[in-house]
Amino acid sequence: MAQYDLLLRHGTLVTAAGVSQADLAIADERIVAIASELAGSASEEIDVSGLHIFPGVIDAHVHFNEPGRTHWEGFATGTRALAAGGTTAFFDMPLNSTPPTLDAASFRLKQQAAQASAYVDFALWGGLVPGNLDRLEELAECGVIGLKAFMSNSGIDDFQAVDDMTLYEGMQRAAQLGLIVAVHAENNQITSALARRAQEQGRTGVRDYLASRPVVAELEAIERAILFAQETGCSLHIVHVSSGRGVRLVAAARARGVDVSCETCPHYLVLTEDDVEALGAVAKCAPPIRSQMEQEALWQHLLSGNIPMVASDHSPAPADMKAGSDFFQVWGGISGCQSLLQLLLTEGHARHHLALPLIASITAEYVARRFHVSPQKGRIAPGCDADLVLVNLQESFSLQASDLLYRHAHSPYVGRKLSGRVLRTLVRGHTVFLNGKIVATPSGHLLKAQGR
Ligand SMILES: NC(=O)NC(NC(N)=O)C(=O)[O-]
Ligand SMILES: [Zn+2]
Ligand SMILES: [Zn+2]
Repeated sequence: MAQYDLLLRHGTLVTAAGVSQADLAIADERIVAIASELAGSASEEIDVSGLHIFPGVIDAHVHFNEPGRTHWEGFATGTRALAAGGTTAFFDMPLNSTPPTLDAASFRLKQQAAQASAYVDFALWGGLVPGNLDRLEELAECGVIGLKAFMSNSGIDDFQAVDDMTLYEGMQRAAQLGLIVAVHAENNQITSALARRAQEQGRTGVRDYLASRPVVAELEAIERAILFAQETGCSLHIVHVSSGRGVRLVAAARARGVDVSCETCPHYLVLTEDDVEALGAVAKCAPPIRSQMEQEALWQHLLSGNIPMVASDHSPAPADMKAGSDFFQVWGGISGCQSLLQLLLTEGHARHHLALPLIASITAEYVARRFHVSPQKGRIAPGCDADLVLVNLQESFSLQASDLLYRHAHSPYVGRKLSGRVLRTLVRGHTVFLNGKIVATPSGHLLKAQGR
């Protein structure tokens, strides 16, 4: 008779294909069997009737800032928060760590740091900046998930924005290397000039900051990146799209055959400009949070499949960097990776009728496929890694700062009512988070992009 490590009985499995009732068996870190009544026994067998089992979330966009700025977050605290929120893998951005990930040596440093302290699996983005074109090949050999470029000022001196020539040539090389390029798409001249003008005139409040990064800056940069991708044959991903029209540009390009995708983030889906005014710097980011109308457009695109994935863009900082009366000066970046799935369940499923299978797709299945991580990731099927999250959709609670496992327990979602409690998170079959506590030691594996 079959002997498993863990048997989950009578769970409600959520996959991109649908929702079904079944038993699920895990052995040697993998899902080995799924059926309505599995025979056999296991070291641990639990009845999960009434609970939903989602594929572990894959968060394609976080800044954990290690090495070099571990006091802002770090892999240990960042991944504890991820596990608590049902995330089983993440892709770390190349900036805000020191050194930034711009060559093989810096990749190795970050890989070692993550292997020492990450509780969940990870991949690393490499950077594309002026001056590192001759390092892209070694980054590809290291197994970067892709190359990230900023089309506007990154806020970090050692990670310069790309000029057009660097982006164009970088995409040519990336295409040859089979790497996807991800861009922070905002027009640097527009955003910098408007910011400078506002600051010179002493207009440094929340609304002044929001007005300094208008939607047109995002649209122009997306258009330019798409044009370069089309010309070079490079795969392109637009990170954190904040506007409905931005999504439309991506969808239209994809429809005419350009290999381009995009993500949005929970904060664009659940916060508006008015919230930024009320909440202050915890809700500052770039591109900025927009109007209610823009938010509704994003929901429509998410529901229709035009936005194929959601990532957190968790970009934390100590509270003192979020203080000060000049809104242009305070750190831009939102702490939110722990709440990604719960915000989609609350504002998406409960409020906008976002179907559960679509949530499985936009948080896991599509992400693994788009970035060519192992076919064993992001799916609930026999043979796949047992990266799973058990959720009680009936439970709701109000998020407290004390629930947050970040190094700095602030977030714009504190005080918000969330539905869907994460009870247990498994990474390759190992329970990392259980009933409110981290119960494992760090054992995250490096994931690499596997040939396009
Ligand atoms: N240096 C950052 O962490 N930047 C991030 N900050 C945001 N989004 O406000 C980003 O992804 O652009
Ligand atoms: Zn960005
Ligand atoms: Zn970011």
